[in-house]
Amino acid sequence: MTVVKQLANWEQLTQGAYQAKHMGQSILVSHTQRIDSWDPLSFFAKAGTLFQGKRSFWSDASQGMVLVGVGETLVFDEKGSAKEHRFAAVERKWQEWVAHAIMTEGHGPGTGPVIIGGFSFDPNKKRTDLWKGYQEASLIVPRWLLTINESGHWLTVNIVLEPDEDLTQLKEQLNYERQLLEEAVERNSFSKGTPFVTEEVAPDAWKQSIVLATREIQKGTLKKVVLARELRLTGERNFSPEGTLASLHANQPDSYLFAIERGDGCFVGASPERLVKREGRKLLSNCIAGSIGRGVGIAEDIALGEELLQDQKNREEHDFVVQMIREAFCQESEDVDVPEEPILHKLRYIQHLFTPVTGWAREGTSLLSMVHRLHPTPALGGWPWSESLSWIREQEVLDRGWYAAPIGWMDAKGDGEFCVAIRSGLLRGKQASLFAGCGVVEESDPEKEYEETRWKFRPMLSALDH
Ligand SMILES: C=C(O[C@@H]1C=C(C(=O)O)C=C[C@H]1O)C(=O)O
Ligand SMILES: [Mg+2]
Repeated sequence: MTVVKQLANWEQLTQGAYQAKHMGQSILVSHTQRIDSWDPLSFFAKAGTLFQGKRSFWSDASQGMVLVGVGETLVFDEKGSAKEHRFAAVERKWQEWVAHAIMTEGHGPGTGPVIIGGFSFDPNKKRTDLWKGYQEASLIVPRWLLTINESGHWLTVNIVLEPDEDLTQLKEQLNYERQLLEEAVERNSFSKGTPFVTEEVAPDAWKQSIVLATREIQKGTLKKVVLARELRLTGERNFSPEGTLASLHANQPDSYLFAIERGDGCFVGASPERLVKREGRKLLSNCIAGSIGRGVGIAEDIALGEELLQDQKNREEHDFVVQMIREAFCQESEDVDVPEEPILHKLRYIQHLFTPVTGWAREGTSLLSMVHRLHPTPALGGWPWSESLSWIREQEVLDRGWYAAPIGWMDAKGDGEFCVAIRSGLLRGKQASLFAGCGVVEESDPEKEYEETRWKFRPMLSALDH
């Protein structure tokens, strides 16, 4: 393995500058190099000196793919009138840039030009100030991108060159930034958290909303609806994105880890739930819905798992998700495979029913068109689709913002993955909002659902409490 100390390959920038001038338009240039085993959490933390407020972290549940993007070379924000077509709008803009981009190839998925970011849960819900900076879609092509994939560690730099670009100055600046980022090679300790007080936002009203929802379900207008609630935390000092991320990394294995900064806000979490992944033509999704706690010892834990597998109420919650995802896959892909029975997915504080779904994308089906088709699944919205979404829009008091929405990445080939941003919280200075919801079906009991949200808050609460 070679460790490259300098930002090599100026030819690529020179070529980009020539093309920009020749075509009279901005050109995206992306250069990827192999690096030593830089630590992604340290890279994220270190990048705060130069790129505070413009950092993103995303890793899959197996840690087989880790992406840390810092700085903003391109920002695709969708708001206002574009919000209805946000997935297609991002895809179109992305393809326009990629069509003329200059890039190095052959470093595997998640290298070269990549967009990282996410979407809001419901573009038609009235926005509040809580989520300022987080648009209906906010996808970023980072200036620097650290990627860990199956073939190694990579550092990509993405630059937009203008027709009149001053390359000398740019090269100097890039060298300076790269040297600074390189100091983050090794894991160091991260800023500690802060003591905080917790306020439950209207727990009784939330339980009452479960009762209302079950009545609606009895009437037959709804079959399932996911209702969420919020905890508001106030810290003595600022909450730390890097400290929280490091703690989630240590304590929540088998979870997607994400942190998306937008200015002074950082949306961070450890989610078990894949929305959709695309690898060449292969598409993968996971149905995760239906929950029970973890046992104190092995025997109790196994018994709880067995209870969950047999429980009608939880199986019903789960089946709505399987039916919907299967149907979406049948329309968009071939050779769809869905096991008949769910299995258990055990996390530190909770276990879920789990059914994986795979298929092979049809012509014209892209990762973002799948995100569009699937979001929100009945694991986060409900069933029927539009009735449950309207119910949430009207009944839920909180502003979900990006909670329960797709967060992920896509590269220039169209490969990528989006998870669902649950078990998460929005940090902003001394304030934090944590979110958790659960699937309400006809037999739902408000106290039990409340208890379920308490398990779902635990990963974030304990990550902040270190
Ligand atoms: C909505 C959340 O989780 C979802 C709801 C579940 C349930 O009700 O059983 C289980 C997993 C998730 O699909 C959340 O964690 O906030
Ligand atoms: Mg549930």
